[in-house]
Amino acid sequence: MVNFSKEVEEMLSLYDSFPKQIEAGYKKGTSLENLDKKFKGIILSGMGGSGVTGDYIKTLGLNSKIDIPIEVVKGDSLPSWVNKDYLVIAISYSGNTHETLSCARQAYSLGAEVIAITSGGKLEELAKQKGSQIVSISKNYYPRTAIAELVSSTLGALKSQNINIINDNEINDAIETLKGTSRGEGLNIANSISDKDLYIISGCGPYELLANRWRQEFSENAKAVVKSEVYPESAHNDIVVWQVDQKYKPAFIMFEADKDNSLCSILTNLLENIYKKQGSTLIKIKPRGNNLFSKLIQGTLLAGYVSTYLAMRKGINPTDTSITGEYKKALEKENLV
Ligand SMILES: O=P(O)(O)OC[C@H]1O[C@H](O)[C@H](O)[C@@H](O)[C@@H]1O
Repeated sequence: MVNFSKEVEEMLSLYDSFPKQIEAGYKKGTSLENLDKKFKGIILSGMGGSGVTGDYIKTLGLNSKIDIPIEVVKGDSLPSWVNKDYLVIAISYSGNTHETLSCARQAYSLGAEVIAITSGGKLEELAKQKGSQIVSISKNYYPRTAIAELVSSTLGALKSQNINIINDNEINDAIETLKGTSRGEGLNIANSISDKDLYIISGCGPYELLANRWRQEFSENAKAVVKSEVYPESAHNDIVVWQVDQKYKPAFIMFEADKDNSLCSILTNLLENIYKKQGSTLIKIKPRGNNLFSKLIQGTLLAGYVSTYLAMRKGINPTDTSITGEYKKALEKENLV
C-alpha cells in the first residue's frame, strides 16, 4: 500500500489551525465598514468547501433572532426575487469558481450589495473593480481546510452590518472547544470504520449540516462511498431502505441529538435501533461545545481528522481531488470561467 504520510500530515496540520482560523476570520469580518443599510435578505453564494459556509450561516441564522431571510445558492444563478435591497455574500476560496462568479456578476447587475469572501482570483478582481468590500482569506489552504476562517469571517462580516447571528462569547467558546479536540479522537473513529466500503452518516435538525459535511469530507479526503441521511426529512423516505435486511453492511455514523430537541431525540433513538438491527458498525458522535456554533465547528474539525485518517488507513492521498479539475476544464472550454 502506498504511504501518503506527507500528505496526511499536511492535511492534519491544516485542520489543526481551526482555532487560529476562527480568531483571524472573525477579526477580518468584523472590521468591515458598516454600510448603514437595512437589507431585505441575505444570499450566500458558494460551491463545495466554500459553499458549506452558506449552510453554516443559514443553520445558525435559524437558531438566532435575526428578522430577515437567509438563502443559500449553490449554483450559477440567483433567485428571480433578488434585487438591490439584498446583501449577496459571494464566497469562493480560490476566487475562480464559475458558479460563484456568475452569481456575483448577477448581483452587481441587479444593484445588490456584494461582499466578497476570498483568498484572491477573479472574484477579488471583480470586487475591487466594483468597489465592494472584500474579506481576504489566508492563502495556502485547500478550500475544505479553510472552512473555519470562511465561516468566522462571514459571521464577522454580517456582524459588521449589524446582523448578529452569534456573539463574541460564542466565538471564544468555539475556539476553546476546538483547542480541546484532538487528532486522536479522529484516529480512533477512523480505525473503527476503516474496514468498511460504505458509510451512512445521519444528522437531525441543525446536525443535517454535519451529516452533509462529513459526507463531503469522506468523499474528498478518503474517496469513500458515503451517503448522508438528514432528519426529519429522511424519516419520510430514506428510512424505508432499512425496513428490509440489506446485503451490504455499511458503517453507520450518527450525530446524537441535543437533549432539548425532542423531535430529533425521538428520531435518533429510533434510528439507533434500526441501524443496530442491520448488524453493522454504529458510531455515535456527540458534538461538543456550549453553543450551536461550537458544536458545529467541533463536529466539522472531527470530520477533517476522521476522513484524513481514513484516507491513511486505506492508502489514499487525501490532498488529491484532481477529478474535479475535469469539470472545471470543461467549463473553461466553453469560456464559462
Ligand atoms: O472553494 P472554491 O475555491 O470556490 O472552489 C469550489 C470547490 O472546487 C472544487 O470542486 C474543490 O474540490 C472544492 O473543495 C472547492 O471548494
